[in-house]
Amino acid sequence: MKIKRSDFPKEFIFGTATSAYQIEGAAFEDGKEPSIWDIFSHEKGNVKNMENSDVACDHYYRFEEDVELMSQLGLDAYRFSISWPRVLNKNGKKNQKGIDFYNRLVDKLLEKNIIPFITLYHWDLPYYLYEKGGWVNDDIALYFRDYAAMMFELLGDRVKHWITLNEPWCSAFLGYYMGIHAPGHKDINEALKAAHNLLRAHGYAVGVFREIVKDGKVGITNVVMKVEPANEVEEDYQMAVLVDEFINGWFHDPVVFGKYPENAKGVFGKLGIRTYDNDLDIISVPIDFFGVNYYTRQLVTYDPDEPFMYKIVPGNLPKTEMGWEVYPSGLYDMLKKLYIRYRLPLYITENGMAGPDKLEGGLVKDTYRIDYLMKHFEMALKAINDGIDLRGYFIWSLMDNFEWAEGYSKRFGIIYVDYSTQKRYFKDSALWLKDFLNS
Ligand SMILES: N=[N+]=NCCCCNC(=O)[C@@H]1[C@H]2[C@H](O)[C@@H](O)[C@H](O)[C@@H](CO)[C@@H]12
Repeated sequence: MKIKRSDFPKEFIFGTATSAYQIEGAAFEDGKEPSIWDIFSHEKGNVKNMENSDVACDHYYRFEEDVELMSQLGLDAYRFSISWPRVLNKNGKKNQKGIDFYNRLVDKLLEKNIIPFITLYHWDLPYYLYEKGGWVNDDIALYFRDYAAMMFELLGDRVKHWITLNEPWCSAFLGYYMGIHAPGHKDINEALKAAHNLLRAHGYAVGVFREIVKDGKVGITNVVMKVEPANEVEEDYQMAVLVDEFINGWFHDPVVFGKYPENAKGVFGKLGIRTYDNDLDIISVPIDFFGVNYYTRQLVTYDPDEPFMYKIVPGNLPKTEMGWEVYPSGLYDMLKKLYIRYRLPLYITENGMAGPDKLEGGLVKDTYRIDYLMKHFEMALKAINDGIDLRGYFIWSLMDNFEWAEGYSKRFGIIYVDYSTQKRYFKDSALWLKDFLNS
């Protein structure tokens, strides 16, 4: 049975999400200083086809057109991130031109009755802070606190929904352990230190938020994966529990319970990898919601030859261009798991797919994306009907953009971007969404 927008609570919000480094471009203009991704993407071998976000979707100059497109679709909300090095320079001085960009963007959204959701950190750390140690330097939490306080002061009068960090798991483990994201380090001890400092930064920011934006809501967004055993055998089940703690629990438990998940912490301890217990009181200051970025499941199997005794195995479900299985029921399972465990309101801050999108005659027939979104909308509605306090759903992404190590080869947008002309085209999924939002 086809679901309609009116099946959802009337206050439920539908939106789209983006991030600064992936869409803005103007990477070195109007006083913006480099981020770790500006440097990382210009270093050979880090990004497919040596692509970077020097121009990206040129959103810094085209934001009015992009907000107009959101308005035409009838979106309720828009989640975007602030580029830290665009608003604050290495001397700790404000960059007024960068700040003015965000002021104009927020004002344009409000003019079109689109609710702004701001992410303070979506991976683009100022490079000068990386030179001081980045997320491995404990002082980073205080630099982040001061940056957060500045943005709360500047935009908190108009923006009432804030997310401190986007997917700290990726910042810590893709950036400091696997080396596939900036800053490209491969050191598990650094990764755990970075993870702890990201959580400390989150906690400090929430602390100042309560003083500055008294009528606002603040949360943190984590990547959430449905972790399942590859085989129905005890050892795979045990690894699934561990990996669930490692991927999902590691950035949820400390924020709510003030402690890391026991089993995963124990595994690191046994391997002589240091874990941290300082500032857990700061890390666990109360928040108003969890942002959930859901894409797929993770099938794990026990493998004693692996550093953490498990390895990921590919499943046999249909996959997106990222090689991620399409697994809508995992969204429902994880919303339920998170809500039962943490009892906090939830927003799906990202869900979407990379597809083999082809522009032909000004059209993109992405029926696979319509099917993907409809199936995940159904799971969101099922969760709401089961009593889960789910308050919104943001599609990743508003438009095709820079997909990190994959460059521009992966298209997640409901709007197609022709990078050679910077022209935007509504894909069939955007036209479908417009109708859905009016249904
Ligand atoms: N198997 N597997 N892996 C799934 C987990 C990988 C974690 N990557 C994400 O969740 C990133 C998140 C990011 O916020 C956004 O900036 C990215 O553009 C999207 C799309 O990639 C997603």
